[in-house]
Amino acid sequence: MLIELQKNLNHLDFSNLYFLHQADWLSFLLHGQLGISDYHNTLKLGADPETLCYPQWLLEGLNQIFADVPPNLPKILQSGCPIGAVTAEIAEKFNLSKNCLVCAGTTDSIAAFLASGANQPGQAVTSLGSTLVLKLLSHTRVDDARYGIYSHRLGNLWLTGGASNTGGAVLRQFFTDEQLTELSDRINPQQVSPLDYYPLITPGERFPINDPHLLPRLDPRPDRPQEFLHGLLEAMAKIEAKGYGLLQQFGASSLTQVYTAGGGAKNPVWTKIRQRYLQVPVMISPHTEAAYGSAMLAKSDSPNF
Ligand SMILES: Nc1ncnc2c1ncn2[C@@H]1O[C@H](COP(=O)(O)OP(=O)(O)O)[C@@H](O)[C@H]1O
Ligand SMILES: O=C(CO)[C@H](O)[C@H](O)COP(=O)(O)O
Repeated sequence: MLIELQKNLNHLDFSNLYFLHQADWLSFLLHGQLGISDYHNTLKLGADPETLCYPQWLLEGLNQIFADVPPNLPKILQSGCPIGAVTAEIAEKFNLSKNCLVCAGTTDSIAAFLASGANQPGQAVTSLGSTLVLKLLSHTRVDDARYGIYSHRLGNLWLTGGASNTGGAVLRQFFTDEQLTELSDRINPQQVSPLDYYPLITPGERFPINDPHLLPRLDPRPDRPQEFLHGLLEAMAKIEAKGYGLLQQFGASSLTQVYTAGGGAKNPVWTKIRQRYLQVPVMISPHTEAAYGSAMLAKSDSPNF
Protein backbone atom coordinates (compact mmCIF):
# COMPACT_ATOMS: atom_id res chain seq x y z
CA MET A 1 0.00 0.00 0.00
CA LEU A 2 2.77 2.43 0.99
CA ILE A 3 4.79 1.43 -2.08
CA GLU A 4 1.76 2.10 -4.32
CA LEU A 5 1.33 5.47 -2.63
CA GLN A 6 4.91 6.39 -3.40
CA LYS A 7 4.60 5.24 -7.04
CA ASN A 8 1.35 7.08 -7.76
CA LEU A 9 1.76 10.27 -5.70
CA ASN A 10 5.51 10.82 -5.85
CA HIS A 11 5.05 14.55 -6.51
CA LEU A 12 3.82 15.03 -2.91
CA ASP A 13 5.93 16.09 0.06
CA PHE A 14 5.29 13.04 2.25
CA SER A 15 7.08 14.50 5.26
CA ASN A 16 4.00 16.70 5.81
CA LEU A 17 1.56 13.81 5.49
CA TYR A 18 0.27 11.08 7.81
CA PHE A 19 -0.42 7.50 6.82
CA LEU A 20 -3.73 6.66 8.54
CA HIS A 21 -6.21 3.78 8.74
CA GLN A 22 -9.83 4.58 7.92
CA ALA A 23 -10.70 4.44 11.64
CA ASP A 24 -7.88 6.91 12.46
CA TRP A 25 -9.24 9.34 9.88
CA LEU A 26 -12.81 9.12 11.18
CA SER A 27 -11.56 9.54 14.72
CA PHE A 28 -9.52 12.60 13.64
CA LEU A 29 -12.70 14.16 12.22
CA LEU A 30 -14.15 13.93 15.74
CA HIS A 31 -11.22 15.05 17.93
CA GLY A 32 -9.17 17.06 15.43
CA GLN A 33 -5.70 15.63 16.22
CA LEU A 34 -3.92 14.15 13.22
CA GLY A 35 -1.69 11.09 13.45
CA ILE A 36 -3.22 8.97 16.20
CA SER A 37 -4.05 5.27 15.99
CA ASP A 38 -4.34 2.24 18.27
CA TYR A 39 -2.53 -1.06 18.79
CA HIS A 40 -5.23 -3.04 16.97
CA ASN A 41 -5.42 -1.06 13.73
CA THR A 42 -1.63 -0.69 13.51
CA LEU A 43 -0.86 -4.42 13.95
CA LYS A 44 -1.14 -5.10 10.22
CA LEU A 45 0.95 -2.01 9.49
CA GLY A 46 3.72 -3.90 11.27
CA ALA A 47 3.58 -2.27 14.72
CA ASP A 48 4.69 -4.22 17.78
CA PRO A 49 1.73 -4.40 20.20
CA GLU A 50 4.04 -5.00 23.18
CA THR A 51 6.37 -2.01 22.75
CA LEU A 52 3.82 0.18 20.87
CA CYS A 53 6.60 0.97 18.36
CA TYR A 54 7.18 0.35 14.69
CA PRO A 55 9.97 -2.13 13.98
CA GLN A 56 13.31 -0.92 12.65
CA TRP A 57 12.94 -2.96 9.43
CA LEU A 58 9.75 -1.06 8.60
CA LEU A 59 11.23 2.37 9.33
CA GLU A 60 14.38 1.60 7.34
CA GLY A 61 12.33 0.17 4.45
CA LEU A 62 10.16 3.29 4.35
CA ASN A 63 13.23 5.54 4.32
CA GLN A 64 14.51 3.62 1.31
CA ILE A 65 11.21 3.68 -0.59
CA PHE A 66 10.56 7.37 0.13
CA ALA A 67 14.17 8.54 -0.25
CA ASP A 68 14.42 9.51 3.44
CA VAL A 69 11.16 11.57 3.48
CA PRO A 70 8.48 8.96 4.30
CA PRO A 71 4.95 9.85 5.46
CA ASN A 72 4.52 10.05 9.23
CA LEU A 73 3.20 6.87 10.81
CA PRO A 74 0.48 7.32 13.43
CA LYS A 75 1.24 7.29 17.15
CA ILE A 76 0.11 3.99 18.70
CA LEU A 77 -2.19 4.11 21.73
CA GLN A 78 -3.75 1.25 23.69
CA SER A 79 -7.27 0.68 22.34
CA GLY A 80 -9.83 2.42 24.55
CA CYS A 81 -7.33 4.99 25.86
CA PRO A 82 -8.77 8.56 25.90
CA ILE A 83 -7.47 10.83 23.10
CA GLY A 84 -9.29 14.08 23.73
CA ALA A 85 -12.63 15.88 23.65
CA VAL A 86 -14.63 16.31 20.46
CA THR A 87 -14.01 19.57 18.63
CA ALA A 88 -16.37 22.47 19.33
CA GLU A 89 -17.67 22.15 15.77
CA ILE A 90 -18.55 18.44 16.19
CA ALA A 91 -20.13 19.05 19.61
CA GLU A 92 -22.40 21.68 18.11
CA LYS A 93 -23.21 19.78 14.93
CA PHE A 94 -24.25 16.56 16.74
CA ASN A 95 -25.56 18.19 19.90
CA LEU A 96 -22.92 16.47 22.08
CA SER A 97 -21.51 17.66 25.37
CA LYS A 98 -18.31 19.62 24.72
CA ASN A 99 -16.65 17.29 27.27
CA CYS A 100 -17.50 14.20 25.20
CA LEU A 101 -14.25 12.17 25.04
CA VAL A 102 -13.01 10.33 21.98
CA CYS A 103 -11.07 7.14 22.77
CA ALA A 104 -8.63 5.10 20.71
CA GLY A 105 -10.53 2.57 18.60
CA THR A 106 -10.25 -1.02 17.48
CA THR A 107 -11.12 -3.23 14.49
CA ASP A 108 -14.61 -4.50 13.70
CA SER A 109 -14.05 -8.14 14.62
CA ILE A 110 -12.36 -7.19 17.91
CA ALA A 111 -15.30 -4.90 18.64
CA ALA A 112 -17.57 -7.90 17.93
CA PHE A 113 -15.48 -9.93 20.40
CA LEU A 114 -15.83 -7.26 23.10
CA ALA A 115 -19.57 -6.96 22.43
CA SER A 116 -20.03 -10.63 23.36
CA GLY A 117 -18.80 -9.98 26.90
CA ALA A 118 -16.31 -12.87 26.61
CA ASN A 119 -13.45 -12.23 29.04
CA GLN A 120 -11.96 -15.61 29.98
CA PRO A 121 -9.06 -17.31 28.15
CA GLY A 122 -10.60 -20.12 26.08
CA GLN A 123 -13.68 -18.10 25.12
CA ALA A 124 -13.92 -17.24 21.44
CA VAL A 125 -16.02 -15.24 19.01
CA THR A 126 -16.50 -16.24 15.38
CA SER A 127 -17.67 -13.39 13.14
CA LEU A 128 -19.74 -14.92 10.34
CA GLY A 129 -20.13 -11.85 8.15
CA SER A 130 -18.97 -11.53 4.55
CA THR A 131 -15.79 -13.28 5.70
CA LEU A 132 -15.08 -15.72 8.54
CA VAL A 133 -13.03 -14.25 11.38
CA LEU A 134 -11.92 -16.22 14.46
CA LYS A 135 -10.87 -14.63 17.76
CA LEU A 136 -9.81 -16.84 20.68
CA LEU A 137 -8.83 -15.16 23.97
CA SER A 138 -5.58 -16.64 25.22
CA HIS A 139 -2.91 -16.32 27.90
CA THR A 140 -0.30 -16.83 25.19
CA ARG A 141 0.44 -15.00 21.97
CA VAL A 142 0.45 -17.06 18.75
CA ASP A 143 1.81 -15.87 15.38
CA ASP A 144 2.45 -18.09 12.39
CA ALA A 145 2.40 -16.55 8.92
CA ARG A 146 2.39 -20.01 7.30
CA TYR A 147 -1.24 -20.34 8.38
CA GLY A 148 -2.26 -16.66 8.56
CA ILE A 149 -2.34 -16.76 12.37
CA TYR A 150 -1.73 -13.56 14.34
CA SER A 151 -2.48 -12.12 17.78
CA HIS A 152 -3.89 -8.80 18.84
CA ARG A 153 -3.07 -7.56 22.32
CA LEU A 154 -5.99 -7.18 24.71
CA GLY A 155 -4.85 -5.73 28.02
CA ASN A 156 -2.72 -8.47 29.62
CA LEU A 157 -4.13 -11.19 27.36
CA TRP A 158 -3.97 -12.02 23.65
CA LEU A 159 -6.67 -12.29 21.05
CA THR A 160 -5.33 -15.03 18.81
CA GLY A 161 -6.97 -15.70 15.48
CA GLY A 162 -7.13 -15.31 11.75
CA ALA A 163 -9.45 -14.28 8.94
CA SER A 164 -10.59 -16.59 6.15
CA ASN A 165 -11.88 -15.41 2.77
CA THR A 166 -14.74 -17.87 3.02
CA GLY A 167 -17.99 -16.70 4.64
CA GLY A 168 -21.33 -15.11 3.92
CA ALA A 169 -20.18 -13.37 0.73
CA VAL A 170 -19.93 -16.81 -0.93
CA LEU A 171 -23.43 -17.71 0.27
CA ARG A 172 -24.76 -14.41 -1.08
CA GLN A 173 -23.39 -15.31 -4.52
CA PHE A 174 -25.86 -18.20 -4.70
CA PHE A 175 -28.72 -17.41 -2.29
CA THR A 176 -30.78 -14.50 -0.99
CA ASP A 177 -31.05 -14.15 2.79
CA GLU A 178 -34.66 -15.41 2.55
CA GLN A 179 -33.53 -18.52 0.65
CA LEU A 180 -30.81 -19.10 3.26
CA THR A 181 -33.43 -19.19 6.02
CA GLU A 182 -35.90 -21.29 4.07
CA LEU A 183 -33.38 -23.83 2.71
CA SER A 184 -31.51 -24.15 6.02
CA ASP A 185 -34.75 -25.38 7.61
CA ARG A 186 -34.69 -28.32 5.21
CA ILE A 187 -31.19 -29.43 6.30
CA ASN A 188 -30.63 -32.09 8.96
CA PRO A 189 -27.63 -30.64 10.86
CA GLN A 190 -26.76 -34.03 12.42
CA GLN A 191 -26.26 -35.57 8.99
CA VAL A 192 -22.79 -35.24 7.45
CA SER A 193 -22.76 -33.72 3.93
CA PRO A 194 -20.78 -35.89 1.50
CA LEU A 195 -19.66 -32.79 -0.47
CA ASP A 196 -16.03 -31.69 -0.13
CA TYR A 197 -16.05 -27.93 -0.87
CA TYR A 198 -13.70 -25.00 -0.21
CA PRO A 199 -16.06 -22.02 -0.64
CA LEU A 200 -14.34 -18.91 -2.01
CA ILE A 201 -15.51 -16.20 -4.42
CA THR A 202 -12.14 -15.84 -6.10
CA PRO A 203 -8.83 -17.73 -5.80
CA GLY A 204 -6.82 -16.96 -2.69
CA GLU A 205 -7.04 -17.76 1.01
CA ARG A 206 -5.44 -16.22 4.12
CA PHE A 207 -6.33 -18.56 7.02
CA PRO A 208 -6.20 -21.40 8.05
CA ILE A 209 -4.42 -22.01 4.75
CA ASN A 210 -2.24 -19.08 3.70
CA ASP A 211 -2.16 -19.46 -0.10
CA PRO A 212 -2.89 -16.49 -2.39
CA HIS A 213 -3.58 -18.93 -5.24
CA LEU A 214 -5.86 -21.44 -3.48
CA LEU A 215 -8.70 -22.30 -5.85
CA PRO A 216 -12.37 -22.33 -4.84
CA ARG A 217 -13.83 -25.88 -4.75
CA LEU A 218 -17.58 -25.81 -5.40
CA ASP A 219 -18.15 -28.97 -7.48
CA PRO A 220 -20.07 -31.16 -7.88
CA ARG A 221 -23.25 -29.12 -7.45
CA PRO A 222 -26.30 -31.22 -6.53
CA ASP A 223 -29.67 -30.48 -8.17
CA ARG A 224 -31.36 -29.86 -4.83
CA PRO A 225 -30.38 -26.40 -3.53
CA GLN A 226 -30.62 -27.43 0.14
CA GLU A 227 -27.99 -30.12 -0.49
CA PHE A 228 -25.70 -27.53 -2.10
CA LEU A 229 -26.23 -25.17 0.84
CA HIS A 230 -25.59 -28.02 3.29
CA GLY A 231 -22.24 -28.67 1.57
CA LEU A 232 -21.30 -24.97 1.80
CA LEU A 233 -22.27 -24.59 5.47
CA GLU A 234 -20.48 -27.80 6.41
CA ALA A 235 -17.32 -26.79 4.50
CA MET A 236 -17.20 -23.45 6.35
CA ALA A 237 -17.73 -25.25 9.67
CA LYS A 238 -14.72 -27.46 8.86
CA ILE A 239 -12.60 -24.39 8.01
CA GLU A 240 -13.61 -22.79 11.32
CA ALA A 241 -12.80 -25.98 13.27
CA LYS A 242 -9.45 -26.32 11.51
CA GLY A 243 -8.70 -22.68 12.44
CA TYR A 244 -9.46 -23.15 16.14
CA GLY A 245 -7.55 -26.45 16.05
CA LEU A 246 -4.41 -24.75 14.70
CA LEU A 247 -4.59 -21.89 17.21
CA GLN A 248 -4.62 -24.41 20.06
CA GLN A 249 -1.98 -26.61 18.42
CA PHE A 250 0.37 -23.59 18.36
CA GLY A 251 -0.22 -22.77 22.01
CA ALA A 252 -3.41 -20.74 22.43
CA SER A 253 -5.58 -21.42 25.50
CA SER A 254 -7.95 -24.40 25.07
CA LEU A 255 -11.26 -23.54 23.44
CA THR A 256 -14.17 -23.68 25.88
CA GLN A 257 -16.99 -21.76 24.20
CA VAL A 258 -17.74 -19.99 20.92
CA TYR A 259 -20.02 -16.97 20.57
CA THR A 260 -21.15 -16.08 17.07
CA ALA A 261 -21.61 -12.59 15.61
CA GLY A 262 -22.45 -11.35 12.09
CA GLY A 263 -25.20 -12.30 9.63
CA GLY A 264 -24.57 -16.06 9.91
CA ALA A 265 -25.17 -16.00 13.68
CA LYS A 266 -28.93 -16.08 13.16
CA ASN A 267 -28.80 -19.47 11.42
CA PRO A 268 -29.55 -22.17 14.08
CA VAL A 269 -28.98 -25.04 11.64
CA TRP A 270 -25.49 -23.78 10.84
CA THR A 271 -24.85 -23.36 14.58
CA LYS A 272 -25.68 -27.05 15.12
CA ILE A 273 -23.42 -28.13 12.23
CA ARG A 274 -20.58 -26.01 13.68
CA GLN A 275 -21.15 -27.43 17.15
CA ARG A 276 -20.75 -30.95 15.69
CA TYR A 277 -17.23 -29.97 14.53
CA LEU A 278 -16.17 -27.67 17.36
CA GLN A 279 -17.26 -29.94 20.22
CA VAL A 280 -17.79 -26.99 22.60
CA PRO A 281 -20.95 -24.94 23.27
CA VAL A 282 -21.67 -22.61 20.32
CA MET A 283 -24.15 -19.79 20.87
CA ILE A 284 -25.27 -16.49 19.43
CA SER A 285 -23.44 -13.52 20.98
CA PRO A 286 -25.59 -11.57 23.48
CA HIS A 287 -24.78 -8.46 21.39
CA THR A 288 -24.03 -9.13 17.74
CA GLU A 289 -23.42 -5.48 16.77
CA ALA A 290 -19.72 -4.61 16.77
CA ALA A 291 -20.63 -0.98 17.62
CA TYR A 292 -21.76 -2.20 21.06
CA GLY A 293 -18.25 -3.54 21.70
CA SER A 294 -16.67 -0.21 20.66
CA ALA A 295 -18.94 1.61 23.08
CA MET A 296 -18.00 -0.82 25.90
CA LEU A 297 -14.32 -0.26 25.13
CA ALA A 298 -14.72 3.52 25.34
CA LYS A 299 -16.74 3.23 28.55
CA SER A 300 -14.10 1.12 30.30
CA ASP A 301 -11.13 3.28 29.11
CA SER A 302 -9.15 0.12 28.29
CA PRO A 303 -9.78 -3.61 27.88
CA ASN A 304 -10.14 -5.03 31.41
CA PHE A 305 -8.26 -8.28 31.07
N1 LIG B 1 -29.75 -17.08 7.54
C1 LIG B 1 -28.48 -16.94 7.18
N2 LIG B 1 -27.62 -17.97 7.22
C2 LIG B 1 -26.34 -17.83 6.88
N3 LIG B 1 -25.80 -16.68 6.48
C3 LIG B 1 -26.59 -15.60 6.41
C4 LIG B 1 -27.97 -15.67 6.75
N4 LIG B 1 -28.50 -14.44 6.56
C5 LIG B 1 -27.49 -13.64 6.13
N5 LIG B 1 -26.36 -14.36 6.02
C6 LIG B 1 -25.06 -13.88 5.54
O1 LIG B 1 -24.61 -12.83 6.36
C7 LIG B 1 -23.78 -11.97 5.61
C8 LIG B 1 -23.97 -10.53 6.11
O2 LIG B 1 -23.55 -10.45 7.44
P1 LIG B 1 -22.89 -9.11 8.00
O3 LIG B 1 -22.47 -9.41 9.40
O4 LIG B 1 -23.86 -8.00 7.78
O5 LIG B 1 -21.65 -8.99 7.03
P2 LIG B 1 -20.50 -7.87 6.87
O6 LIG B 1 -19.23 -8.61 7.14
O7 LIG B 1 -20.60 -7.48 5.42
O8 LIG B 1 -20.79 -6.78 7.86
C9 LIG B 1 -24.19 -12.12 4.16
O9 LIG B 1 -23.04 -12.35 3.38
C10 LIG B 1 -25.16 -13.28 4.15
O10 LIG B 1 -24.83 -14.24 3.16
O1 LIG C 1 -11.71 -10.07 6.72
C1 LIG C 1 -11.64 -9.00 7.25
C2 LIG C 1 -11.70 -7.78 6.45
O2 LIG C 1 -11.79 -8.18 5.09
C3 LIG C 1 -11.47 -8.94 8.71
O3 LIG C 1 -12.32 -8.02 9.30
C4 LIG C 1 -10.05 -8.68 9.11
O4 LIG C 1 -9.09 -9.29 8.31
C5 LIG C 1 -9.85 -9.07 10.55
O5 LIG C 1 -8.89 -8.20 10.98
P1 LIG C 1 -8.53 -7.92 12.49
O6 LIG C 1 -8.05 -9.21 13.08
O7 LIG C 1 -7.40 -6.93 12.42
O8 LIG C 1 -9.74 -7.42 13.19
